[in-house]
Amino acid sequence: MALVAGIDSSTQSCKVVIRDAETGKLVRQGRAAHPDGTEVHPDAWWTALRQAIEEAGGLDDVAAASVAGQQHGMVALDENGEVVRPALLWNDTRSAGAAADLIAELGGGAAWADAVGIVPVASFTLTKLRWLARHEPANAARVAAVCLPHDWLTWKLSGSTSLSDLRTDRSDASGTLYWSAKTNEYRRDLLELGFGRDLILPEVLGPTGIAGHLPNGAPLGPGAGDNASAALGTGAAPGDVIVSIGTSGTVFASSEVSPNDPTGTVAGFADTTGRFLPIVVTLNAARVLDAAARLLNVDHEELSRLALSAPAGADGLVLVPYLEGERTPNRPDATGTIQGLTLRTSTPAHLARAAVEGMLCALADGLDALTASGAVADRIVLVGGGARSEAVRRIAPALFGKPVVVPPPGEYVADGAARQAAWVTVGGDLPPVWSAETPEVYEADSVPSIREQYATARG
Ligand SMILES: Nc1ncnc2c1ncn2[C@@H]1O[C@H](COP(=O)(O)OP(=O)(O)O)[C@@H](O)[C@H]1O
Ligand SMILES: O=C(CO)[C@@H](O)[C@H](O)COP(=O)(O)O
Repeated sequence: MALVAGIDSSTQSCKVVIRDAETGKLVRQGRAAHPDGTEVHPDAWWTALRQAIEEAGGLDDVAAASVAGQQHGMVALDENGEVVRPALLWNDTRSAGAAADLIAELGGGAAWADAVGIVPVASFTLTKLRWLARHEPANAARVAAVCLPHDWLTWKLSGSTSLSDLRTDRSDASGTLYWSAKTNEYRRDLLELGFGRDLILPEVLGPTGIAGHLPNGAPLGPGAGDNASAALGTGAAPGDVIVSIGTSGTVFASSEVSPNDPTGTVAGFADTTGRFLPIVVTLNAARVLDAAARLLNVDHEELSRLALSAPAGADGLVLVPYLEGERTPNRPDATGTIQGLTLRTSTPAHLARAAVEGMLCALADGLDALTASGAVADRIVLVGGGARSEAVRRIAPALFGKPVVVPPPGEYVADGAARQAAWVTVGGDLPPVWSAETPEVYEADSVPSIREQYATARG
């Protein structure tokens, strides 16, 4: 039985799955936590990855491995391959001003959408490079190469210390602002616009390109951004829109065409198969539920029970969940608000309900934008840590206005990476087909008044 490994180095933790390459059956797994914060030294990811690999029984017997990871983080390397400073993550908003400057300098959002399919917001890598150039010139002067979290971990696993061995894939390259998913080419002119000079960049591999080798000689696949990897891991079909409730909230679908949204609401990322991945991303998802549980001093199970015990719409109590600022809509300095507090709504159940509904309404806005850009949403596939909440699963269809399909709890980003690794071993134009367990389906009548009261509160 040939085995393959899939890795998800996500915002909050690192997960490793070892699966049978032919059937996809889960054989072993491991996991380790990442530190909190929006600025993290990549060494912490490497430590967590090694712990998770050890917990998963090692990689000595795998025939291939791939790394997926949180997108956009700026990993700046000096000429010796050393990390110049802790990475600024996708949810670090200090480069919001740099994003606004870059939009103005290229002549507006439409110019960026035409050039690279996305419009600068603080999440994207180039805005972080601009911030570095302006605020830490001594560090900026030392930078020889820039790569993304999954690129760096793949390189570390390969054992290379040469910058010329850095590799990435289309899905993650498409979130940098200096690579175009439409032309499959770097835009070094845009890198120079943002950072002031050119840098060594990872070579962008195709779907089954080889990024290096493990010590046992097994190939490392190109890897992926975590959302594109989840699309592969869930085996999403045409008409499926995936909603992931992790640290970020994401709404996306695989597509033959790249969106061209000058507002930047729908970003034109690439997927792992040579196509596109139109996506809407919020900064506030599972951690909104974490925060509500903390406020109420309950665990997630009790938060869910409380939310389901309150009436739909929480009698007008609305939580606008911008706890980390927000990216969609682009309000990096926003904070969360609660509206509609009365004696009647001042209960734990109302607050729990408002937290679940507010978080889901922000994602429902994203779904509207995605479908307005041309995506077909016959059903929603719900994944990520937040999908473990029964309240989320049961309330989601009423707000999305679609059936919600929930695969069994699992690590779908790591699974996508494992499936990519299996694809690397067999080659061909399409990834291997793995049998999937039967998902649960949730349906409910849509309740537009909840979205209306949310829209009024968020302004
Ligand atoms: N039963 C649950 N209900 C609500 N949230 C949960 C539940 N279980 C885990 N979470 C939350 O999900 C998040 C982790 O999800 P995950 O998709 O792994 O995030 P990330 O990929 O961003 O690291 C954490 O914030 C965690 O508290
Ligand atoms: O910024 C994005 C996508 O554009 C986020 O989706 C990150 O990729 C982090 O993902 P999670 O760790 O929340 O899964």
